[in-house]
Order: sequence, then structure tokens, then C-alpha cells
Amino acid sequence: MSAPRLELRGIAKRFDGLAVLDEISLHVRKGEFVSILGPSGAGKSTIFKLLTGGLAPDAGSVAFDGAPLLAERRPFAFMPQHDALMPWRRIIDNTTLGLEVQGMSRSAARERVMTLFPEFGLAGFEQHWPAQLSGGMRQRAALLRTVVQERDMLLLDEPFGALDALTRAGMQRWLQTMWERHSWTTLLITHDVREAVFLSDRIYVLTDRPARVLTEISVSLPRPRLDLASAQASAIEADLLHTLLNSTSEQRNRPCLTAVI
Ligand SMILES: Nc1ncnc2c1ncn2[C@@H]1O[C@H](COP(=O)(O)OP(=O)(O)OP(=O)(O)O)[C@@H](O)[C@H]1O
Repeated sequence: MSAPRLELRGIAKRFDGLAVLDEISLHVRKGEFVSILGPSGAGKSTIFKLLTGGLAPDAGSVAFDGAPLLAERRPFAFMPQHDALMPWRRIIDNTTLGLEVQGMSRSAARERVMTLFPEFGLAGFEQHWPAQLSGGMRQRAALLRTVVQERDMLLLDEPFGALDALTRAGMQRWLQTMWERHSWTTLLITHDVREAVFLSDRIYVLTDRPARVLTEISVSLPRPRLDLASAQASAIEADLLHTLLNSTSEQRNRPCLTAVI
């Protein structure tokens, strides 16, 4: 098995006396799709803030490709919960934003993003304003802006949380196809159990705050996963839900469980 690209060891974080993360250890290997599943307010987004440089941990370490993560080299492309498209920029100019921030000229950036518009289902919408797109299209535009930066790893923070159920299911299928095609190393935050099972190679289940890793689950369902409602997927979902709902303080003190389903 390949060495981890990203490795968090014993990460702890408090805010003004509020303990949020408590000894979080997890890893993601090259090309893996890993999810962090946990209750609302557990501290999932705080993990991403530690990775993207906004925050420093109180304890523990973060390594990327075996070396400490340095402030000047952030290997992550990050997509936040809300699409954060700028309403005053056309879709094409929203998708070039990350590249322009990195110093690429707008014309070179446009050339780069244009090749991806058909794959992201956005061909013909380059000159539209964000308000003229559906929710799913806006999320695809935000994801295009994220992946075109060609960073080593994708961090997705509940990217489909604001979408209706039907659009969300379509986006999950589309993301699976894109992930298989491009082999993106991906860490996804979600509190949607079904989404985690459908997309992930492995899932870390967190307790509520202060978050600890309660269970690590390897999802061995074959890919491509077309049938969201298969008996096996439903059994994994039920098991995960049970784990989440029974995440008591007693379990919190047990060592992390590891399971392959
Ligand atoms: N900069 C901050 N200062 C103080 N408290 C913070 C800060 N950032 C987060 N918190 C607190 O840390 C806790 C965890 O927040 P976080 O956003 O990481 O949770 P989450 O699991 O991502 O939640 P959700 O699933 O609802 O998005 C919350 O109680 C929040 O109020």
C-alpha cells in the first residue's frame, strides 16, 4: 500500500477554552477518496482551516508527502461549503480566479479553463453570470475553479449541502465519474452518510465535539457505484448511522475502531 500523502497526527484545537478537536489522526493516500463524517458542529471545517493555513493546531502535526506542512507551500485546492462565485464576474472569469491569484494572466487562464467546460457540463455558459446558473451548475463551476489549479490534493467541504436531493444525487454520480477519470486525491467533509458511502474508499467517523476519530471504515463496494440503494450500501449506511447516533462519551474514550465493510 502506498505511503500517505496527507497525514494528521494527534491534532488538538481549542477556541477560547472550547475544546473542538481532540487527538485527531487520519491519513489520505495518493488517489484515494476519503471522507470525514461527523455531527454538525463537531469540528470538521476546523480541520480544513488547519490545513489551508488559517489556523494553527495547539498540538499534533500535519505532514504532506512525509514532510511537515509549510506555510509557504500549501498543496491543497479547497472548495468551501458555498460556491463563493463572485456575482459580478462572468462564469469564465470566476473559474480563472484561482489561476489569476497564482499569477497567471487572464488570457492564459481562460485558455486553460476553456478545455474543461464541456467535461463540467458548462459548455455554452462561459459568458453567463452566476445568477443565471442552476445550483448544480454553480457547484460545478466552483469545482472547476478548484481543480484547474492542479494542486496535489482536493479538499471539499460539504460541496453539495445546499442542493436539493435530486440535484445532489446527480452531482454525486458526476463527481464519482470525474474522480475515477482524474484520480484526484480527495478529502471530503460531509454529514450525509449516503454520500460518504457512495463516494469514499475510506470514511473517518468523528464523535461530537470535542471531535475524536470514533471509527475508520474501508468501503469495499465495487466501482463504479451506480446503485445508491443496493442492499450492501444500505447495510453500510445503517451501520454508520447507528455508530453516529450511539457516539457516547463512553465510546469516546475507547481506542479508534477499524472496520472493512
Ligand atoms: N474561529 C473560531 N473561533 C471560535 N470558535 C470557533 C471558530 N471556528 C469554529 N469555532 C467553533 O468550533 C466548533 C466547530 O466548528 P466547525 O465549523 O469546525 O464545525 P463543523 O463540524 O464543520 O460544523 P458543520 O457541520 O455545522 O459545518 C463550533 O462550536 C464553532 O462555533
